[in-house]
Parts: sequence; C-alpha cells; structure tokens
Amino acid sequence: APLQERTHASHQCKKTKVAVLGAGVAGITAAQALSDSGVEDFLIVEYNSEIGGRCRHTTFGRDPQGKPYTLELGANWIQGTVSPGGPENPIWTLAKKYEVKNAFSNLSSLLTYDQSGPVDYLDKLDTFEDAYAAVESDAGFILVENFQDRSFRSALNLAGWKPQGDPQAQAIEWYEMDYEYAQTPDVSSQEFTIANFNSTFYGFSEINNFVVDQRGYNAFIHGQASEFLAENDPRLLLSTIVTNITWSHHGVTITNADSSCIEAEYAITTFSVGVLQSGDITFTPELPDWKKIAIQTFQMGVYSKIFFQFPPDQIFWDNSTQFSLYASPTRGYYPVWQNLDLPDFIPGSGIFFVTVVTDQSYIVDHQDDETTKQQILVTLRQMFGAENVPEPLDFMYPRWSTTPWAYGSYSNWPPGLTLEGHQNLRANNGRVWYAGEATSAEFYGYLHGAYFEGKAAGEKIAACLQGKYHQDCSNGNVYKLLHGTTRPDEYSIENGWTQTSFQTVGDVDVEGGGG
Ligand SMILES: Cc1cc2nc3c(=O)[nH]c(=O)nc-3n(C[C@H](O)[C@H](O)[C@H](O)COP(=O)(O)OP(=O)(O)OC[C@H]3O[C@@H](n4cnc5c(N)ncnc54)[C@H](O)[C@@H]3O)c2cc1C
Repeated sequence: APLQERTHASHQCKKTKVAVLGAGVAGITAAQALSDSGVEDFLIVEYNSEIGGRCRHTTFGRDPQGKPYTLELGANWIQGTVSPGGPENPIWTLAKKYEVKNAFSNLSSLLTYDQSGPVDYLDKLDTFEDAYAAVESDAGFILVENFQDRSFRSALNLAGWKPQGDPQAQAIEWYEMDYEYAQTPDVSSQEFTIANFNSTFYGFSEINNFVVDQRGYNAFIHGQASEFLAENDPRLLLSTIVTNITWSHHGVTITNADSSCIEAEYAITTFSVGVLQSGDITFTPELPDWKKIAIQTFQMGVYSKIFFQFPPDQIFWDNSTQFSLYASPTRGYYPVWQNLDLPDFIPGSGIFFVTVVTDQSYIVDHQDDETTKQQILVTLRQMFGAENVPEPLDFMYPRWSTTPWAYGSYSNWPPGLTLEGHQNLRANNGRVWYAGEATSAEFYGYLHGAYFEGKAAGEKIAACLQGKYHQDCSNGNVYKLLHGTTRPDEYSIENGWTQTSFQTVGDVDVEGGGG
C-alpha cells in the first residue's frame, strides 16, 4: 500500500495558483492581497495548529478569580504609531480596527541597579545618546556618499562611547541597542541599524505601545484573516509542515512532512531566516549561490521574555516604574525588567519579567527551568534585597532558538551587508517568492516589515497571474556577484600584503596554488 500511495502521490497533489507558505503576518497579508486582487485560488500552509506565527501568546499565572492571564511570547509592542500628517504604521491601524488593548510604553520610566542594589547611573544614558547622535549623522554620510559600512561597535567607539569593563555603561548600551535588535552592536550594521530605527521611529512616530490584550496581540491577524477566509476554510492547511520546495521558472511543487503535496503556479515562502538557514526545508534544485549566501548572511537574533508572577500583595519592585535595569559584570545577564502590574497594563497581576537576547538566550534555552529561575532569583535578591524577594507563584519562558518553526526571534542586519546583498534575500527563485519581516530592507525585525512584504508579494503575484506585472515574474531583481572594493593588484607590498594570498605550507600548495 505505501508504494501505491507513493506512485500516485504526484497525481494526488492539491492544485492551486498560489501556495502561501506560513500563516504569520506576512502569509496572512499576502493571501489577503491576493484575495483583494481577485485571486481566490490559493492555499495557505502552516506548521502550527493556528495562525499568527511569531505573534503568539500563552496563558500564565492566575488572577484573583483563578483565571490565567494572557502574555505575549513573541511580538509585544506596536512600534512607531503615527505622527500628525505622516504615514501610519499599518499595525497601529489594525490594532485600532480590532481594538487591540495596548498601553504607552515609557522607556524613560526607568530605575537602575547593579549587584549592590539600586544605583543611579542614568547620566550614562545621556552620554550614550550623545554618541548615538554622532553615529546617526555618520550613518547618513555612509549611505549618501556610498562609503563602506561599519559595525555599530566601531561607530560607537569612533563617537567616543567605550563601555568595555564598565558594567553600568554596558547595561545602558544593552538597553538602547540589544533590547531593540536582539544582538550586540558588534554584529550589527551601522548604516542599516540607523536606517531601520529611523524608518520606524521617525517615519511613523517615536511611540512604542505595549499590547496587553487578553485575547492576544494576534487578535488583529485573526481579524484580518476573517475578512477573506471562512471559518474552517479549506484553503487554510494548518498543522502541515513543508519539507521540500521543488521549483522552476514555470511552477512550484510543495511536499509536506505528511507526504501530501501541492502543485502551484507560484509560491510565497514566509519562513523566518532561522528556518531558511536550518536546512529543514530542502529545495530542488538546490538554491543558487547568491540565494544561499543571502540566507546565511542575514542574522537571526533571539529575544527571550522570562515571566515571573509574584504574590501581588508582596510586590518588592517600584510599582510606579515601568522598567528596571540591572548591570552585571557579564554583559546581557538578566538586564531589563518590565513591570506589568501597572494601571494601564495588567494591574494587580504581580507579573514582572526579564528579557535576555541571543547569547544569554542560547544559555537559558539549553538549561532547565529551575536553573534559570534560581539564577534570576539571585539577581533579583541583589537588586532588591534578599529578604524582600519571595518565591514566585509561576514561572515560564519560551525557547525561541530551538523552536523548529522559527529558530530564533527576528532578523538583524550584519555589518558590511549591502542593500544589494539584502535584495538577494527578497528576490524570487523562479516561481518561488520570498516575504517576511527579514525581507523588509527598512523594517526588518518588525511586524510592519512582515506586513509590507507580504502585501507586496501578494499584489505582485496577483498582477503576474493577471498579466499585469511589468517585470519578469520568474526572475527576481538579483545581484549575482557582490563585489568588494579592493582590486586584486592592490594586494601589494605597498599595502602591506607581502605573502601569497593562497594558503601554503612550506612549498606545498594547500589549495589552488600560486597567488
Ligand atoms: C520574542 C519576540 C519579540 C518580538 N517583539 C516585537 C515587537 O515588539 N514588535 C514588532 O513589531 N515585532 C516584534 N517581533 C517580530 C515579529 O514577531 C515578527 O517580525 C513577525 O511576527 C514576523 O512575521 P512573518 O510573517 O514574517 O513570520 P512568522 O510569524 O514567523 O510566520 C511564518 C510562519 O511560517 C510557519 N512555518 C515555519 N516553518 C514552516 C514549515 N516548515 N512548514 C509550514 N509552515 C512553517 C511558522 O509557523 C509561521 O507561522 C518579535 C518577535 C519575537 C519572537
């Protein structure tokens, strides 16, 4: 019987015009754009048993009636809302439309601590911000003058910000950089980090609103989906894991873990960079080098929220402050605490949580809950006094780095990657198109980046199907070779290049010979 199934498999493939792979913001928005353009023949394939992707919540703790609270495991803020007369962040528009409950997040409502307890080092925030302003204007020159990009670390050094060996300054820097980009300034681009920040926070507004909706932040995604999908719509294939994408310039075949398959004229993959990097999904034929390079060059940061519920009548932190910053000699060790027990947030909840990113996330993702909890309780007792910190009522955290449908939290732009290099991440391979937060050049990392990219891909493919697209529908805008700026003849004695650039051991060529 299994053999028979296999031989019949390709005849049994579902057939559709567009396969939308993933039902996060990008996938749902792409499908909606198809539907809005009159293309109703699509299938959405989703790993999980529900839509929403990295906009995902859990239940946690108990309210006084014994009912659990809803907390966001993934996206939590609406970042950059709208300014008078300016463009509006579409996520803000949708949050209003679906009445997603949110509160103004005041990042200046901040108290600072170190291992000895409360210590005011907010003056270092001003020093950082002066350096940041210099980095910002320098980034403008880099972009406009086509100069070489640098790491954000070099840029900060040049601006005189040198936090090395100063835990307080490192904590301030973490709050301003890692807390947003989920990675260190050392591995972030100067040019594109600034462009990314400015696109959102100058393009829309400087406001960050924090979602505390007890339906979950993804209520807006469900709301959007319900505008074009019926309840139990057969076009939404949940709990279906894509394992292979066979592509050409004429069509795409998707194979799933349950060995079902889909034949489509076009596909839009919305998988995270982490998923694309993992190799869990194979491509037939193999992806060309320009695409492999783009996938393995863009970076996936990890952002982990570690939740505690303490007895609401034994609050030991300042309960009028939103953020508490902890300076550890180990940079990034349980640094930023958020208080949800505030009037506009989840009052009376006793919920206090700490965020760690990438390197510390890898550590907590590979140790058991109890170890993490005990490490953090030691930290809290340093900050607030051992006698003041009771045992928590509840504790949990997601392990984003090992979650097989995400492998990380959101993308980040490395130093030296050009816009051309990034475009290769967006560009289609034959009839396989790419969309998602990471393919957004200006809004990578954000929900609104996923929204814009999903919408654009859906609209373009609809135009392709309707013969209205004025570019090649099966060949993307690709930069097959990404050149450096140093010519081979410049590898000379004058430039300090005294030896062959090919590796040799004695007079034995290791590879390639000569040079
Ligand atoms: C912890 C955290 C905090 C964040 N904070 C914010 C924030 O405050 N503000 C903000 O704007 N953004 C934030 N983000 C980023 C935001 O969540 C993402 O940018 C956005 O959700 C990405 O949407 P997407 O559609 O591009 O990708 P996804 O949401 O990842 O959608 C892709 C979908 O593909 C599915 N998939 C993966 N593999 C397969 C497979 N093999 N087969 C089938 N389906 C598959 C996944 O299940 C997923 O549903 C945060 C993210 C995280 C994780």
